[in-house]
Amino acid sequence: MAEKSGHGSILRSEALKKYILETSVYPREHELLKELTQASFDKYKIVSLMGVPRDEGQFLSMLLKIMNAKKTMEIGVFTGYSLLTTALALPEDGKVIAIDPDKDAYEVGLPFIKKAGVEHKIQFIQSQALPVLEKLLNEKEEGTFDFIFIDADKENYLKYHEIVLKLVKVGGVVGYDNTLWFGTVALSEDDPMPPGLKALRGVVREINTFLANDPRIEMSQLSIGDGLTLCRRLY
Ligand SMILES: C[S@@+](CC[C@H](N)C(=O)[O-])C[C@H]1O[C@@H](n2cnc3c(N)ncnc32)[C@H](O)[C@@H]1O
Repeated sequence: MAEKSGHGSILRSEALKKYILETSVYPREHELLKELTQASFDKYKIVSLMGVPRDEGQFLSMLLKIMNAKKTMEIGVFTGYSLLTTALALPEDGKVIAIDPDKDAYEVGLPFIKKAGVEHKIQFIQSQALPVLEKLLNEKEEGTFDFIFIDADKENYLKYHEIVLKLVKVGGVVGYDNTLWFGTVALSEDDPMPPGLKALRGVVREINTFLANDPRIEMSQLSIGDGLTLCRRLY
């Protein structure tokens, strides 16, 4: 099947990207993740820039299993590639709260989530993330999440950070997606780049500097996908 998700990768070699996907990812990718990708592509041609790259999905799945994650959250669902990946990786009694104001996109992926038999693990909340996060704090959900994945509006990442650091348990992990912003974080302001990337480049650099200096976490920035920063809550 043609590669329809995962172009949003920091890898600059198309040949190497293709090699990784064809050798290690596609042969092991769940059939319903492939079908969800195809349906997403049929509906939104820009799926390649939206869904998490498939090698990153494979990494997230393994991370969740290594951590024995049971209670998780995702901010930024789109058609649900990372959500279905998460739901498949969680145990039968696992749970993922999935937040996105765009229910139409979620419904594109929903038939595949249902077919995979994992819908019972998902609580989809159609909303902007901030009010939901504040509500969870008020409902005494502090320190109860094993893993929180954030793949949404970069302008709010630092606001999310302050709340999700309370919601995740000590030793739990928060993952921030797109922290290399297609490589533009390393360019200078005068370098040519698409306006859409230029607009948020400064914000993403600010996030990276903040996370790198935050004493409440240990962190690791991975050059997988478009950059994934993992933060582990220390106290
Ligand atoms: C890059 S896509 C997410 C891709 C998804 N993780 C996947 O694997 O397909 C970003 C999503 O963030 C959502 N989003 C934007 N602003 C948001 C907000 N304030 N709260 C929650 N979700 C938001 C958008 O509606 C969009 O679906």
